[in-house]
Amino acid sequence: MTLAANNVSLGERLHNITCALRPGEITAICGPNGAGKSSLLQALAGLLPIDSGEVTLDGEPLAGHAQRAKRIGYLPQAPEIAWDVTVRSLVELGRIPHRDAAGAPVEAAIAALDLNAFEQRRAQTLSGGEQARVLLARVLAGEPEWILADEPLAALDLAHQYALIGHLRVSAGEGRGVLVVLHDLAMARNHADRVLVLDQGRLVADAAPSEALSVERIGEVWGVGTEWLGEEGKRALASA
Ligand SMILES: Nc1ncnc2c1ncn2[C@@H]1O[C@H](COP(=O)(O)OP(=O)(O)OP(=O)(O)O)[C@@H](O)[C@H]1O
Repeated sequence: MTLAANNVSLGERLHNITCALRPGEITAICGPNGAGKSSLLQALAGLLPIDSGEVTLDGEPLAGHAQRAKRIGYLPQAPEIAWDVTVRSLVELGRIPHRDAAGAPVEAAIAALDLNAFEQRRAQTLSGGEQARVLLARVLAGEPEWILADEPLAALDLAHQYALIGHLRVSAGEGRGVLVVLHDLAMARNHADRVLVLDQGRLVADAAPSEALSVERIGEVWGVGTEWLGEEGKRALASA
């Protein structure tokens, strides 16, 4: 089971990106604003036409792949809820690719995102962070093999950030491949198995977090002097 980009290029946004995601791992995409993180995520989700190269799912072209929606769950950046439906109905929409409204995956997703108390609320009446959790629950309810999430932590308070990372870890432990865009480099260093660093549309690192996010690379790519504090797994990033 692989999801891979082979020499993917798109205008000035992506330049010859080659990478292969692995199931069972959390991979983080990091990089400055405008580096191409969302573009790469969308291309890997099969949602963004590319100029050249190819995205493949198990070696087959993803474009036009019949199982794309079932196998790849995509959570856009700062999504908005456009439908006036209950939280539960919205999470059930995650089952559309399966053409059922299977109860167990919906229940599990609602519980995982701590949404039981909101189930019957109109989704549009929730706060931004609560809505973000509902939309992620919709993705999880679809039980995709691949979870591609663009800044899923951005709107969440600390407790829900840790809960979400914990849930993504469980998903990876079940054999799913998880790819998340993260601006928080300490979150990426402490919780990802692997980090892709993008800079001006180019992949400049694809390595273990400690190597991909070395202070040297952070200096080169983000242009800031930093130092890592604390012990491995509980690192904090401070300005140097
Ligand atoms: N539809 C579009 N057409 C043309 N250029 C675009 C389009 N969408 C984004 N871009 C440009 O492509 C580049 C990469 O954008 P992208 O959203 O992938 O970056 P990002 O790394 O996710 O940024 P951020 O951290 O700010 O969310 C940016 O320069 C952006 O202005």
